[in-house]
Amino acid sequence: MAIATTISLHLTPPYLRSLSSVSTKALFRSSCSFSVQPNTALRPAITPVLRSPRLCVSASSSMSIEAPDATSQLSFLDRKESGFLHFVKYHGLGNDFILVDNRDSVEPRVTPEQAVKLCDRNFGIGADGVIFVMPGVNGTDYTMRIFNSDGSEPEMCGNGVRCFAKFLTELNSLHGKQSFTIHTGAGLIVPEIQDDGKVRVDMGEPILRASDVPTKLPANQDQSVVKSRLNVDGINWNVTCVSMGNPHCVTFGTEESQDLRVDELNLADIGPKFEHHMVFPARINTEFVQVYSRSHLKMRVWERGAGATLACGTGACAVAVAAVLEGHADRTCTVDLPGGPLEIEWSEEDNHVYMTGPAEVVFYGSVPL
Ligand SMILES: N[C@@H](CCC[C@H](N)C(=O)O)C(=O)O
Repeated sequence: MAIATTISLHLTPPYLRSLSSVSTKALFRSSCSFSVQPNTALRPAITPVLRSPRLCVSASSSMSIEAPDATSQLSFLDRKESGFLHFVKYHGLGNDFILVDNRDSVEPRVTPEQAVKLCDRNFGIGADGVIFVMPGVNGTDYTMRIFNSDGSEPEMCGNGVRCFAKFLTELNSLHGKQSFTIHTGAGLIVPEIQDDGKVRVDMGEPILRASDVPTKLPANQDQSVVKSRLNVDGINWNVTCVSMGNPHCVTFGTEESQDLRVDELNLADIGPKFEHHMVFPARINTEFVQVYSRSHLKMRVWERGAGATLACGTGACAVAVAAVLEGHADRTCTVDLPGGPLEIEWSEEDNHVYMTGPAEVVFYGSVPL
């Protein structure tokens, strides 16, 4: 019996219900010891932690209640012990991320190889990616970098940037309406936290030029790839390619059937065939879309570097743009994803895409690195 790892989870109330399953899974799968701290406040603060009993689950799977130790008195987000990674896990409609305060360095505190381990849902924390809050460049407030769960580094992440904005309010103890300028691999992104807690993000302009997406699919006269034929495993799909800084291939159906039933798709089979198709030199995120009406779409996604996820913000933006270009939808629509809806607007005024949706804390934790 090896006790190789200690992970502290600071759980908000809804997640306490899954305490026993979290502990049991971890104990049996990785021989770790877990200490779990019920916390009544969104941001861990001294008072609730001190008042809360501490549940300890040891490697022998016995449970005991302990008095909190001295470290509980520290504000969680101020912790800086070397050898440990302190993180906050967030999700945007079930697209989940490990958020790391990296404001003191331009080098990510986690390597791509470590990110793969941290994202593992059985042997790690479990997430679709690791996101770093870094110093801003060129006059921006902050820089966002992200590793996918396979360790690759995408240019942008829509759900991630909403989580990033919420994390910034935690780090800076801000409340109410806030807006930040964020430098990303896709250029300047501006999230704004609204009064209702949702985050509206100016995602910038979509990129349609085939060589910039990038795709080797033959382009139309205006250099875009709209409703073009893509053969995947003997089936001809109609696809529109859009970059939101990162590359997306959007399909509303095949040549035989324009009426896609997205719930019937075997994503694990078809997704990787799009992702690694030779016409996409940088690989691709693929969105499969069902049209309910001109203002209501439903999509499932296979993400580059992360597989089937519950939501993809850049994907939903690409879907809205593709839907307008193919004539399926108006410029403002609701996109239903497995994890919930996003509101998307492709503005005629400035050609920018605006995405609005939630971002929530899941738990606070520490892992040895
Ligand atoms: N889920 C994200 C997109 C994350 C990056 C993507 N996997 C890629 O490699 O481009 C989103 O919400 O946009």
